[in-house]
Amino acid sequence: MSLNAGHPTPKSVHSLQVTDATLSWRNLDDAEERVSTHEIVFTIDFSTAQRPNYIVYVLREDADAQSHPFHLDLLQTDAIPAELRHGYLINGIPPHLQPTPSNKVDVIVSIKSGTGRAQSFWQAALQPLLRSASSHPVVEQYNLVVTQDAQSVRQYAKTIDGPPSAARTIILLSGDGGVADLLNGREPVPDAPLPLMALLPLGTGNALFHSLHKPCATTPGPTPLVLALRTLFLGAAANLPVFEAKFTPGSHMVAHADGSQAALQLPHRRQVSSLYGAIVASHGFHASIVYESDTPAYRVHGAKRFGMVAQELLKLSHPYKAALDVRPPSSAAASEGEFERDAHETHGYILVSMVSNLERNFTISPASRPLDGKLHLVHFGAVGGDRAMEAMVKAYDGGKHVDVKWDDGERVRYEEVGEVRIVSGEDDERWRVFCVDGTIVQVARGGGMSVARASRELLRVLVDEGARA
Ligand SMILES: Nc1ncnc2c1ncn2[C@@H]1O[C@H](COP(=O)(O)OP(=O)(O)OP(=O)(O)O)[C@@H](O)[C@H]1O
Repeated sequence: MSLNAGHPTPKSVHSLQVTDATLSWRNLDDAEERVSTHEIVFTIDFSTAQRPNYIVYVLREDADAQSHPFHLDLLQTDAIPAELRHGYLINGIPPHLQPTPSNKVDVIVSIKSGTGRAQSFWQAALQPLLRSASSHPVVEQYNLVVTQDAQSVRQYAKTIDGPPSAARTIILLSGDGGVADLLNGREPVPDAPLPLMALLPLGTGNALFHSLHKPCATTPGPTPLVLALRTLFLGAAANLPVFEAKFTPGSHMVAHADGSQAALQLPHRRQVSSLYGAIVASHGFHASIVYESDTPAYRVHGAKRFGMVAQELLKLSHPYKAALDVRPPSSAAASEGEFERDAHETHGYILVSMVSNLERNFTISPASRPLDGKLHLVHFGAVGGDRAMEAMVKAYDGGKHVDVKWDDGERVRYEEVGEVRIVSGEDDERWRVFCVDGTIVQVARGGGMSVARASRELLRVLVDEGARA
């Protein structure tokens, strides 16, 4: 795909002013228009010695407009107010977004992520932005991958590590599942440069994006997609910490649980012994929500699908039979003596997190900081639906669930850990599911999962400077 196929035409404007978080300007016919400053992505300075020339990029989003949810305004002007100089003023497209023989740039558009807005975002916002920002001819083409099926990102990931090894930027328009597919679909060559991933949060939870951008997100403030575009152009590269979840023999990945013939026929019961993750590994309530909400019928509800399934599962309030062993973070090696058995024989919630947030407002691990690479355990026993609900509601209140204690001595256990092992004691396969970054693994009877930080790094990620502070 050539990005030089046509530059979007900017609109000539004048008299730009910023007042009370509003940017106003006049069009050529002198009509005034205004937008919130939170909708300004950034300004590119294309000035030459002969002529000042700026383009201000504005992303307008309308979540209710199914067919055209995004619109990118390109405002061309010869003068910008001081507020735009202090904000996000750049001189053109950064090197990591320029395709050259030594730097490949791939764009992955996962069309079924979230509520299916990735394709619109690419066509109406990102593609025109990249075209406009590339003032010089691009010498090679961007590689555009639009997903054809659920395996597309994994198949793409298989192709990226072969020789010759050039630097590579992957612009990922998806949710967390796209990241999981990149981490697990690859066959990395030792010493090959780590690909650089840019996250455009177009999934449902977008846990990794929201956790990495927590220090720079404000309310009111820019939308996640405005933040993401700023990070895409202005962000810094950082190694992405990852964990490895290992599974006992006989474990397999499963697709979704709607029980229909079509679902049963999907070729998704693949054997698995280990998965890399960057977000979360869980068993119990969380894993069951992810598993049972990943049906086409629930997916149309966006992030609400988790809450809908959670209601059903809370009614059942299943006590998950399992042995839980925890190794503290201080013990470097995984020696047997370092593990401590949790006193509970049945559990409600067992979750190991490498990030602070599973959704924008759902703070599962308030002590986690972007890129700190630490694992935190969040656990409670089979405390019943009402108390589980109480804890979950507090997670939406800035992560207050971690202080919850009940009168009978039960509490939410929250601590940094080095490694966690869970062995299921369930007979019914419905309750033997584990979740790694949205991928569901079902273990055999008596099987389980162990989770610890991985010894290697697999990807770099673009982050806001604030995330590295
Ligand atoms: N063209 C397609 N056909 C069928 N399935 C697809 C297609 N494109 C993507 N998918 C699948 O859709 C799912 C999208 O997952 P992703 O994690 O990106 O979004 P999400 O689940 O909505 O968000 P999150 O994980 O952040 O909550 C993946 O399982 C992916 O394999």
